[in-house]
Amino acid sequence: MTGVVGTGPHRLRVALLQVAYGDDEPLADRVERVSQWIRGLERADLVVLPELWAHGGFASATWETTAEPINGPIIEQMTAVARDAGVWLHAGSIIERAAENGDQGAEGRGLWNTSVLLSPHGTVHKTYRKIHRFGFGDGEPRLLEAGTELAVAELAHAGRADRIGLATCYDLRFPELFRELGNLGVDVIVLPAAWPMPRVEHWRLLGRARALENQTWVLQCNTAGTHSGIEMGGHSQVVSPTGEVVAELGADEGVLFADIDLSLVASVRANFPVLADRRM
Ligand SMILES: NC(=O)CCC(=O)C(=O)O
Repeated sequence: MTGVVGTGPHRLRVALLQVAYGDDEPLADRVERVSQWIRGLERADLVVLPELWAHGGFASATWETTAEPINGPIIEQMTAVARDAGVWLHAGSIIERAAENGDQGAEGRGLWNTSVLLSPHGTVHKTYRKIHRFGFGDGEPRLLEAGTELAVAELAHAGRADRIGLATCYDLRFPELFRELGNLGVDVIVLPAAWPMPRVEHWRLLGRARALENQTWVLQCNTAGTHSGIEMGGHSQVVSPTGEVVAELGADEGVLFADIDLSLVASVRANFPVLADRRM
């Protein structure tokens, strides 16, 4: 499905890859499959992948063994893909392993759920370590460190530098993080996820709420398929600064293209200046 919004002069063509996977596909095969998929895509300025699409969003039993540093094989391969395709590539997230003599984090685990934005020049442009860990005492909070820093990237495109805020999956439930990103002047928030089917209506609703209340574009890229016994929800969506879903997918694997008009952010804020009325 494709959504085209606005006639303003500053369009960004985005492609969200809703990757489906099960338990049988080896990590390296999936990385290769997704690489070929991106290489074969029609033109896009920004390609987005889901959370932990290579490691498995709920495959926590293997995270410790499959974790890689940012300069490990997955991001190395994705960097080459971004460069060859000449696109900005939000490579979703990986289980990041700390460098051997590097900071191991406050709890000493040395593992994070880290999103990585790659430039068309084949460089790591920005990383974001997921702040809110999902699992209620198990999974992420048991195994991973919590990120501590917000991440805003400048994405140079068509003579402009757009401000992109990064957030990951469960972060969507914490509006204060999105408000902080809004305060930092972001035009677009990119959110990769591994969000299960039973709560997919939360996913759709919260994405619209975060876009509407902060008057930003929100790009939500979810996972499909069933892995580790959990059915993923799909329904990746592109939401406008007025909270409208301009493009969405169903439950299956697919690619979602949208031409988003970034000049809409300023015009929506000027025409309905609700953010100027904040009291706290
Ligand atoms: N991977 C996640 O962060 C899952 C979040 C989730 O399932 C929820 O918030 O519900």
